Amino acid sequence: MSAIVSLRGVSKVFPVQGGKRTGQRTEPVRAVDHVTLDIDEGTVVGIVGYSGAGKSTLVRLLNGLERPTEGQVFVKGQDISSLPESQLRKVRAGTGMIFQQFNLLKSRTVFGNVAYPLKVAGWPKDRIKPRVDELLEFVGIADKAGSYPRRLSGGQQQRVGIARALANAPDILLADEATSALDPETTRDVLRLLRRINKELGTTVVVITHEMHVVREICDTVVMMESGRVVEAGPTYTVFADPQSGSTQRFVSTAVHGTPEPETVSRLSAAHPGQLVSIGISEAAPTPLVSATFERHGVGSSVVFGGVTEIQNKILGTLTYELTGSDHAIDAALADLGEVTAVERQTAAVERQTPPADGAVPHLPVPANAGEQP
Ligand SMILES: Nc1ncnc2c1ncn2[C@@H]1O[C@H](COP(=O)(O)OP(=O)(O)OP(=O)(O)O)[C@@H](O)[C@H]1O
Repeated sequence: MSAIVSLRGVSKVFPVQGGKRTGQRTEPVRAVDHVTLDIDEGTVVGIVGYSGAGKSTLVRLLNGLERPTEGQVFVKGQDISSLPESQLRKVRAGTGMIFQQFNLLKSRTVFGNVAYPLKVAGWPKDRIKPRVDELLEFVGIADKAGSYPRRLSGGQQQRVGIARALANAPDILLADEATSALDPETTRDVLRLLRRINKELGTTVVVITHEMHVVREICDTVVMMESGRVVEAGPTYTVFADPQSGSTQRFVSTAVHGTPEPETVSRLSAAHPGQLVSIGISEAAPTPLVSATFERHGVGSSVVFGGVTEIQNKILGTLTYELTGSDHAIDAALADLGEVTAVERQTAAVERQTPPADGAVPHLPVPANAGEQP
C-alpha cells in the first residue's frame, strides 16, 4: 500500500491574537506540533482527539487551506507546503470535504448545490446534469433534486454535502465531524455511505471525530492527537485492543463496554457467592479459549456481566465470570489466562465459615490490647 498523504515534521503555529488590544500577554498557539504521518491510499483513517487537539488544523494542512509553519506535506507525492495559490487550487479540487453543519448554499436547490463545484471547475452545461443525477442517485436522494436544503432532514443535507464533495471525483474525502450533528441511526446510514464511497470508488477517507463508535464502525486505522501531537497511531483493532496512552484508553472505554463499575461489582457479589473475575475477550483470548481454560483446571464458570463488540471483524470486549472451585484451581486457570489477556479479580472468594470438626472453639485473633489492665 502506498501513502497518498505524507506529513514530515509538520508544525502549525498561529501567531498571538488580540494580545495588544486586551493588554494580555498571550503565547502563540502550536496547533500542530511536529507531526510525521502517512495515510495509505484507499483506506479510511480516523483522526481522534479532544477539542483543541489540533485535528481540524491538521486536516486543513492536508488540503492546503493552511500552510505549515515548518515541515512538509506531500499529497500524491507532491510537496504542497510551498505551492503557489494557483496550483493549490488544483490540489483542493482533488480533495472533497464535508462538515458538521453541512455548509450548503441555502438559496440553491439540492441540484444547484451539487452542480456548483462542477460549474466552478468549468464543466460544460450538458455534462453537468447527468453528473449531478448520477451523484444524487449514488447518495440516495435523487427524489430531492428540486428541494431546498431547509426542507431536508440533517441526514439528507449531509448526503447533499457528500454528493457535492464527490462531484469532481476526488481521491481524498475529508470528513470533519460529519456525523456529530446527526442522531445515531442517521449517523449509521451516513457512515455506511462513507464506507461505500471508500469501497466502490476507492476514495481515501479521512474522518475527524471525537466519537470512538464512529472509528469502530468504519476506520481501518486510527491516529490519536493530543496538544497538536500524534500520541498513538495504528490499525483500529490494535488501538482498541491495546491502547497505550492515557487519552487513548479513555477514548476507547467510551466505545468498548463490559468492565463493571464498582457499584455493579457490589451488586454482583451480593448475588453471586463465587469469585468474580473480569477477563478481556479478544482475538488472542476468544470465549472458547477462556471456557476451555476453566474446564481444564476443573473450575466452574458462568458469565454474569459484560459486553463484546466486533471491530474489523474481530471480537473485543470484557466478560465477568463467576468462578467456582478450589482457590488453587482458580489461581492456576487465571495464571494461564493472564499470559494472553487482561485478568482482573473483582472480588476475593467468599470465606465460608465452616464449623471445626472437633468441636474446638474457633481461634479468634487476639486484640492488641488483650490482657492489659484498664
Ligand atoms: N486560525 C487560528 N488562529 C489562532 N488559533 C487557532 C486557529 N485555528 C485553531 N487555533 C487553535 O489551535 C488549537 C487547535 O485547534 P483545532 O481546531 O485544530 O483543534 P480540534 O482538535 O479540531 O478541536 P475541535 O474538535 O474543537 O474543532 C486550538 O487551541 C485552537 O484555539
